[in-house]
Amino acid sequence: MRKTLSVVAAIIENENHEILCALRSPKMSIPNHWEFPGGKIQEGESPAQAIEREISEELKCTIQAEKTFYQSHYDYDAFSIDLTAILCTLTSGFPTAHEHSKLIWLKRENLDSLKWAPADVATMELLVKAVI
Ligand SMILES: Nc1nc2c([nH]c(=O)n2[C@H]2C[C@H](O)[C@@H](COP(=O)(O)OP(=O)(O)OP(=O)(O)O)O2)c(=O)[nH]1
Repeated sequence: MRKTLSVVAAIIENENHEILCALRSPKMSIPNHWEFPGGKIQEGESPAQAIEREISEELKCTIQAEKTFYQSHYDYDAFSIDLTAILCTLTSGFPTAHEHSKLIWLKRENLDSLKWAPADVATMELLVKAVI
């Protein structure tokens, strides 16, 4: 049976109402696709704890998880993911790419101009339409 990963992703908006988008590097799985930064929930962690840890590790800044925006499931060929997208506030520092190829801030209406990881498309489309 296909393995299911529980993954959290951060939706971080700046003061210009732009959303942080991260490009997965050629070395990562699902390479060269855009995602909302985050990662796998570890055993014993809540989704909020997991996203705060992942962002601190990957982007070297501090966020606070505010509330769940959307939960979705996607079946890739080799594995499945349960993706929890969480609205987060930047509390200190500034996100910088260490594992990703690039980070950009995009207006919500322009999010669909990127090539997203397939599992993120539903969340991204909702974000384009949503009032948050
Ligand atoms: N972080 C993240 N991963 C996503 C998203 N959409 C999506 O399909 N994925 C996939 C890519 C990966 O196969 C998996 C998450 O793995 P990851 O490599 O980001 O997580 P991690 O930091 O815990 O990984 P690792 O260092 O333990 O390998 O979920 C997304 O929006 N954010």
